[in-house]
Amino acid sequence: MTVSVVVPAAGSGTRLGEAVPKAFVDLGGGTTILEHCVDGILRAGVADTVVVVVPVHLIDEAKRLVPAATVVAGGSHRSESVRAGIAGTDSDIVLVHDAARPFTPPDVFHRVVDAVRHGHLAVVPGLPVADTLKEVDPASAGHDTGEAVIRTVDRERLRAIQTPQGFTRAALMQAHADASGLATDDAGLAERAGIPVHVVAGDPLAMKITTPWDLRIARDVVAETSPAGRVVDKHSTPAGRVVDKHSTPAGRVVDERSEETYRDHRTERPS
Ligand SMILES: Nc1ccn([C@@H]2O[C@H](COP(=O)(O)OP(=O)(O)OP(=O)(O)O)[C@@H](O)[C@H]2O)c(=O)n1
Ligand SMILES: C[C@](O)(CO)[C@H](O)COP(=O)(O)O
Repeated sequence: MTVSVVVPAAGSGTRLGEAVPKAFVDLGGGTTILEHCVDGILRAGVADTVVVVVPVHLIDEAKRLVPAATVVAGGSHRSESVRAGIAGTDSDIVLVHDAARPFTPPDVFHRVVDAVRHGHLAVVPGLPVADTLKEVDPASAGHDTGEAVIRTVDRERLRAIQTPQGFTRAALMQAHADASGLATDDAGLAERAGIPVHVVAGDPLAMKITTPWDLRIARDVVAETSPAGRVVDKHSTPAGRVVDKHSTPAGRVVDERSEETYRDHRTERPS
């Protein structure tokens, strides 16, 4: 059974608030979120094809950044972008993986694909929830008075859902059959269509970059897991001795003179 991965990367990143759409934000050394994400997919070794969905004005840029992928234009909602990506696939199994989760480890991809191969129609990775969760009444909110708690939710039965989300092609097509269907994830559409959804173990590294705080953490992840544990860029050495012209979190001296590129050392990167 062949596997395609659709990568929705056409969002604007409003909550992130950067000058460029989120997938095109630099995580350090000139490597974008999109590149980290596609590297991670390729490194997982599960994909026969990768279809990246980007804002229409960034199609050429995406082709340059991720030449191994097919690039198509997205829509104004995530679900529309996913549908545009699905149209570019013909595999038996389709994974949908947010560009915004660039560090998802290979194990997560394997768990999802294995579960679909074993007969589950729709599979999502998820993590137990660590916080105490309370349902509130938003209507009770005054201008500065907070909200009334309705109840405390039983977190033992809750999972925080990540991507990649895996489907048989037929199940994903059925989930998206209603072209007006909008949901925060594809499994939500599957549930609505009556398709059973199965959860496998996710991973904290599959975190989603949504806010400036997430971006800060993501850049730290890249900095700490690049060769020799240092911030590197396209001009770095194997030992990670030379880093880019911007200073590192530790304030190390940097320059641009070495010959080997960061891209040559992708296997040591987190994604
Ligand atoms: N019209 C859209 C909206 C979102 N996405 C993608 O869906 C994933 C999850 O969306 P999210 O993290 O919410 O990204 P944005 O929509 O860009 O963020 P925001 O809501 O803050 O604008 C991201 O990889 C994003 O690029 C997409 O392909 N097309
Ligand atoms: C698809 C997703 O990443 C799964 O966790 C998430 O639902 C996207 O949600 P967002 O609120 O649209 O970012």
